[in-house]
Amino acid sequence: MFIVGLTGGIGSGKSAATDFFKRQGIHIEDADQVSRALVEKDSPVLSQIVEHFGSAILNIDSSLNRRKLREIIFQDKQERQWLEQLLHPLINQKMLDNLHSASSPYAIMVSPLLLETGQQKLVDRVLVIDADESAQIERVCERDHHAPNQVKAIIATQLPRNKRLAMADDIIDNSGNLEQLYTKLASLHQTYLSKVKP
Ligand SMILES: CC(C)(COP(=O)(O)OP(=O)(O)OC[C@H]1O[C@@H](n2cnc3c(N)ncnc32)[C@H](O)[C@@H]1O)[C@@H](O)C(=O)NCCC(=O)NCCS
Ligand SMILES: Nc1ncnc2c1ncn2[C@@H]1O[C@H](COP(=O)(O)OP(=O)(O)OP(=O)(O)O)[C@@H](O)[C@H]1O
Repeated sequence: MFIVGLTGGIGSGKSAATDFFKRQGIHIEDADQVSRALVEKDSPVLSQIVEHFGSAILNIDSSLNRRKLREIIFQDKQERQWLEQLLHPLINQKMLDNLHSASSPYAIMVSPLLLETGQQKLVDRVLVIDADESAQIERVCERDHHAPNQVKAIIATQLPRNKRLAMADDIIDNSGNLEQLYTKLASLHQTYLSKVKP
């Protein structure tokens, strides 16, 4: 299976791009979604998180309080590393398992940390969705109602934009509107299809 690794900083437009490929029938493995499923209520992984951070990390219904965990890990590098060493191997394993059942002409592995964590070794080609920092902050604040400083703190833990772009095989500039994004992706989709044709 030909696998495209799709990445980009927070709020760059990974999900918007993913929606386009999904509509073309392309199999998607999304690290953020797999990560969420791993820590769902009553899961063994959530128990390990509670053991480490204490039960104050849970909501009243015993689900993970994501906001609280986010506030902790983006201001404490050690805590972030603890969480990542627990989750990242499990996320990778789950995505690879799921990809075995993929039947589309090619598949896409979406991950915000594809280049930070060595996941690019698992893919044939790296696609970066690119937006500048002011667009990232504006779009995430509007979507999630985060404070701009929280988004800046997250951006600071991710690869700098120039390094990410230097590691890309394909770059899609997402500084325009969604219509413009989809037009660019339609042409890239044709390129990928031509690569996998026998
Ligand atoms: C801290 C958590 C609970 C916050 O949850 P929340 O619902 O607010 O955000 P969500 O999971 O949708 O992530 C949103 C974006 O934050 C950024 N982000 C998330 N985790 C990380 C991280 N460890 N390092 C850098 N950026 C990150 C990414 O751009 C991601 O797309 C969650 O992000 C998490 O469990 N992170 C650790 C797991 C991880 O590294 N995930 C990244 C995918 S492999
Ligand atoms: N070209 C665009 N024009 C206007 N809004 C956009 C554009 N691209 C994305 N958005 C919006 O910006 C927000 C962030 O985009 P999206 O959720 O796709 O980013 P992401 O990279 O998946 O973010 P995260 O890293 O947080 O998962 C969303 O609300 C999305 O609808």
